[in-house]
Amino acid sequence: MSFALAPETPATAPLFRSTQSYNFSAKSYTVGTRKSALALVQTHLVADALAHLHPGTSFPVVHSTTIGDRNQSTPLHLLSPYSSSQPAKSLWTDELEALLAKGDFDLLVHSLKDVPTTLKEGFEIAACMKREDPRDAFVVREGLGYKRIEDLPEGSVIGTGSVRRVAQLKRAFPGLKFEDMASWHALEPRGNLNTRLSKLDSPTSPFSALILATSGLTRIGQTHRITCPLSSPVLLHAVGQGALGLEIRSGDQTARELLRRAGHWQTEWACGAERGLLRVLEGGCSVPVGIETTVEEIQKGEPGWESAGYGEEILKSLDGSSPLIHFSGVLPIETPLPSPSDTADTVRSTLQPRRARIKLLASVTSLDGSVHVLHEAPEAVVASWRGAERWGEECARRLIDLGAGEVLEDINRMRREREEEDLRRAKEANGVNGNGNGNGHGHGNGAEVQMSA
Ligand SMILES: NCc1[nH]cc(CCC(=O)O)c1CC(=O)O
Repeated sequence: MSFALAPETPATAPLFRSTQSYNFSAKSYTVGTRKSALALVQTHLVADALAHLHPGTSFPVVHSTTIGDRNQSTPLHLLSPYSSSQPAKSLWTDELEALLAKGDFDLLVHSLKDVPTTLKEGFEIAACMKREDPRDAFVVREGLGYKRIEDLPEGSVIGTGSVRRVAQLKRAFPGLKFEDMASWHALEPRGNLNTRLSKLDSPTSPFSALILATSGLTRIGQTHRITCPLSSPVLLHAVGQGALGLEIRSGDQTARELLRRAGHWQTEWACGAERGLLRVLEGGCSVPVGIETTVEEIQKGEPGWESAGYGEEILKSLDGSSPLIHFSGVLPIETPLPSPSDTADTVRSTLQPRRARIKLLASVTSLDGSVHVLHEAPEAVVASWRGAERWGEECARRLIDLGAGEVLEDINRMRREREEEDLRRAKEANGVNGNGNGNGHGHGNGAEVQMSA
């Protein structure tokens, strides 16, 4: 484990460790993240927003090099300390969470889409910053004149290792080929966004285009590389894409107090629905789930305002110890945050009713694109973050009824077989538990365990 202070960080910043009650004398509050250009940009975005909200407090940014960043050629599931019993996704958060628990960090900034839908005991996603454009982007190789993915000639190679993108795009464009960039030159690193862009443009590159998240490209200042946005019916984005999740030690009252104004409730409700849906569907693995969500506030007196609203009942049971995100959108800024000992009765009188219309379009696609289960949910009225989450859970059950269950079972079975096979080969090859260099075999068929992307 290495971790280093980012350049802007005052080297002598004292570490502040949380106390039970909010302590305005806290002068420094350490924000941790992964070491990648994108992660650092995103984290500074959050730290700057917090510094603006709390002029008396400093927010030094510290990055840690996670295993996933250090070892960029071994298949991710072989690096996971948990293998098939735990999602490989948690790889990106495990080490950071350990440092958060120890008090080295007080807050973690993540791309929400990389955060497992179920957090480990002791942690909570306290808030989400306002979402960037959540859509995927089509990025054409420099000098190649094509404007849209439809224009690419048959046989063109698209660089993406995301099962979600491959599955949906195979379905829409059976004539195109999809390859994980990591498979091109086995020893090349998995790579951050800038590496991928330069690989795309390299004279020997086999790729005609890439598919990347619009939000990531925008944040690293590469918006000009986006040739065209991709969305339904061609490609639905990943759960949580484009949003930043702020993770704290659960029950850290100081953190809650510092973060309560940083969240964007519409983003939190939309992402709550998306993560609720994914949690019901995934059963431990990253799956080709696509989604598009809109959340629109209903003003008092407008149609829908009087309806009961999903998740209204939970507002009666919130007390001072409830996770901050449960207060999303319903705790007025001028109202003090409940203290941990406040009862549900006390808390209830401080909340303001909120109603929003939520629209959800979600899909599960088989890896070869042959089966695509799509569900456009009827509009629903939700009254709380938990209501949005419940609505997402319900939509997932509907998707399962429509046939998504079989698609997911197939994928999970294939994946288990693959994992066992890879693990056996890795053990044969170097007699260790996957810390070696890997050999880059087997990438490129779209079925490997990959980051959600
Ligand atoms: N899979 C990796 C990843 N995780 C988060 C982002 C940035 C997009 C976001 O903010 O959700 C990316 C890059 C990408 O998908 O192109």
